[in-house]
Amino acid sequence: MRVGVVGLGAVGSLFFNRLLHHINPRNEIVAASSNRVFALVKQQHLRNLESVAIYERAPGGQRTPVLQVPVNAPPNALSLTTGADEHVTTPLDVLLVAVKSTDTVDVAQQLAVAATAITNNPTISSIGLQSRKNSLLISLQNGLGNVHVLQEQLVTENVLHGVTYMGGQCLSPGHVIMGGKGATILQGADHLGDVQQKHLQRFCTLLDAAQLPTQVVNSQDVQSVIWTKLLVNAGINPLASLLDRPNRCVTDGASNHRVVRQIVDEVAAVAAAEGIPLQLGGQLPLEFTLGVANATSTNVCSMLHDIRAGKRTEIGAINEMVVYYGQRHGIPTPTNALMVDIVRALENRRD
Ligand SMILES: CC(C)(CO)C(=O)C(=O)O
Repeated sequence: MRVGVVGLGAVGSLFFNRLLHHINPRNEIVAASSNRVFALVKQQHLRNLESVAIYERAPGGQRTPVLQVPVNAPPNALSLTTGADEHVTTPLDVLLVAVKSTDTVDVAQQLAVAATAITNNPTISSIGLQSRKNSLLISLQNGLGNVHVLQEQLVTENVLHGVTYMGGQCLSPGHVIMGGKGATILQGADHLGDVQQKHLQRFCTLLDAAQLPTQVVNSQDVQSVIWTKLLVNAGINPLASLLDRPNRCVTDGASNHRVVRQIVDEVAAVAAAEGIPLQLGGQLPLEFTLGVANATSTNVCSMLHDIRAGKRTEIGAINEMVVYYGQRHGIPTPTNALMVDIVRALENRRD
C-alpha cells in the first residue's frame, strides 16, 4: 500500500520513521515492495536529510538513537518528496495529516491546489493527487476542527479522525526524541465505501507491523475519543507551557493539581452538555490527566515546543474551543479562558 505523511513534526516523524524502518531499514535495493511510505518535506529540509531517527533520552540528558534509517540515496531517498517529484506517480491509499492545527487550512489548500492541477493536467505527478476519489485522509492532530477543514477544502468525505497519545519532541524534520508510548486510536471507515474500508484495514495492519499499535473505534464513538484527548491537552499543555517544563511539572504539588482540575472539570462539563461521554477508564478527569502527564513525564509538550520556537500554538483548537462550546451551552469556562489569554501572552512575548 502507498502511504503519505504530511507534517514531519514530532508525531509525523514518529510515524514516518517507524513505517520506513519497517519497509526498508537498511536502504537496500529491494524487489518492489508492496508497501511504500512518502513524507512531504520542504525543499530546504530535503537537502540536509541523510537519515531519519528516533532517539531516547538517557538519564544524563544525552540522547541515543533507538532507530535510524538512512535516506541518503535511493530507494529511501525517494520517500522524501516535495510533493511534485516525477517518481510519485500513483495515488496514495492513505495520507496521514500530522501538521499543527494552526497549519491545517494552509496544508488543505495546498493539497486542493495540487489535486486540481492534476485533474487539469494529468501529466503532472504530485502527492496531492491522492485526495480525490478513493484515498483516505487521516487527521492525527490535536484539538477540534481539523477534519472539518480538510473535508471542506478538499471536498471529500474520506477524512477520518485520529488521536495519538504517543509523545515526542521534534529536533528537526525526521529527527524526534521519544516522549512516551501511548495508544493511537482511529475512527472506523464504516460510513465510507468498501475501498476506503479496505485501505483502513491494510493501514492498521501496516501500523501494527511497524510497532505502532492502533485501535479502531466506530464512527459514533469517535467524539468521545477526541474530547478525551482534548481534555488531556487542555489540562497539560497550557500549564506546562507557562512553567516552561516537561509534562511531569503539572503533577507537582497541590496548587498545580488545582489548576489542572479546574481546567479539566470545565472540559468534562462542556463535553457532558454536548452529550459526549468521556473515556476516562473510571477515573476522575484530574486523575486521568495526571496519568497521561506521568506516562509522558519527560516530554516537552507540543505547545511548549511551539512557544520555545516562537511559533503560534494550538491554543485556538484546544482551550479556546472549550470556551466556545461552553458559551453555546451557557457553561462557564473561566479557567480555560484564562489559559487562552496566558498562552496568547506567551505567544506575543518579546525580549
Ligand atoms: C499527550 C501530550 C500532552 C504529550 O505531550 C500531547 O499530545 C502534546 O504534547 O500535545
